[in-house]
Amino acid sequence: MDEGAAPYLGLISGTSVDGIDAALVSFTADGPRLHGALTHPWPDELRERILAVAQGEGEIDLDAFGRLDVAIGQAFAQAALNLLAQAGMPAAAVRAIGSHGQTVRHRPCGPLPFTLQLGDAAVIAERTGLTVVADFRRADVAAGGQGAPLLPVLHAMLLARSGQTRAVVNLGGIANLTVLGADGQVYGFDTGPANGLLDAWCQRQCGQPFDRDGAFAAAGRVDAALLTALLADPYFALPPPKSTGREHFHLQWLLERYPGAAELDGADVQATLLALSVESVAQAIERHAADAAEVLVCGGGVHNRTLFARLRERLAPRRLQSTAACGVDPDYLEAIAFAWLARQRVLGLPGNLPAVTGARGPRVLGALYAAPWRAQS
Ligand SMILES: Nc1ncnc2c1ncn2[C@@H]1O[C@H](COP(=O)(O)OP(=O)(O)OP(=O)(O)O)[C@@H](O)[C@H]1O
Ligand SMILES: CC(=O)N[C@H]1[C@@H]2OC[C@@H](O2)[C@@H](O)[C@@H]1O[C@H](C)C(=O)O
Repeated sequence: MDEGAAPYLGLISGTSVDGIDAALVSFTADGPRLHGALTHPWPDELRERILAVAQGEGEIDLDAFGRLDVAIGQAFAQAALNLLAQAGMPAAAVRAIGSHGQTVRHRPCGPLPFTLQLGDAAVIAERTGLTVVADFRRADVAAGGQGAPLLPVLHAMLLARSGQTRAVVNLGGIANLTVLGADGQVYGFDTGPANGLLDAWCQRQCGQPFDRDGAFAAAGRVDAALLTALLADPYFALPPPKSTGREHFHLQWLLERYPGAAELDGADVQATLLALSVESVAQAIERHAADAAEVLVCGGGVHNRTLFARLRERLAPRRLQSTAACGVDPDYLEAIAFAWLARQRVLGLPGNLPAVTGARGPRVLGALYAAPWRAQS
């Protein structure tokens, strides 16, 4: 197989747990070529189990943990098979799958740091017949890094412009910032919550999994005392490298930091959570990308009109636009990245940026699960 052009299939479910993103990509001299992409929805019951585990609600026993790993692996395999069918591409044409899996715990600091992504890669290999690369974050954590964010290297490949500092913001469940320096330097970190808390509050108040177009937030007013209390969380002032997740920013966090939140008007809380996302991202840009005239946004938050408009207003006169304006689909950047990271692993090349994650050095990321019956090329 021609390594240069062979397609890779990237899979990820992010911290929003809104679905499994899948992208089929080949990496040519002219950049990535997307052959197809889709989002495979989670069955409701499985999504609820993932959210409960990821937010640290109660204990999970080893049997339930093992079953969850396999159930997530099966759903990931189905996402890959659906994409191959949609793209009309035989599995044999694909060099490997890069499966991020589902993060259920991320504790990269402390004496025994770890990060945990579920989705049994052996199940994905067995069901697709393909080589699978998985477990992309642990080598970086073992090397003293955060294991996240891993996307900045791809942002640099796709969105850097020489002589110009650009900021790239992923508005996922968690938001992360990448700074593409005018001098070619790349760094980045997680700024804090983006959609995760918005989704959770909307689910609690309206029974809807997300605030479509940000309409609920737009109906409320920002509560200044609540916003101040939330922004006082020490995470926001920590210097990079840093990364976070649902185990930190969840509904209980909101109610613990400001017990009175439960008595406020529901739409006002939603407006304040949206302002928290805007403010934490904007302050991160002001501190770490002060000379960026352009901010490119990707992730599902691009579709939240209120969030996008408020961020644009807050960051003016900087130009804020979706990565779509640069020809990069904001919904599939992460899946494309894990296809690229799988390729790095297959070629034996490093995938992390130590300047971002804080690892001791470049590391080859991911573990290889060989294709069950196809001879390896
Ligand atoms: N039309 C819309 N209106 C409002 N919000 C939307 C809309 N479409 C998507 N979103 C938001 O985007 C979220 C999904 O974003 P995305 O897929 O980028 O997150 P993720 O990849 O799971 O997170 P992360 O990048 O932190 O891992 C949804 O949970 C929802 O909050
Ligand atoms: C541990 C983990 O899953 N982190 C995610 C999460 O979602 C956004 C942000 O926090 C980022 O650090 C990361 O995802 C992307 C894919 C990354 O590694 O760049």
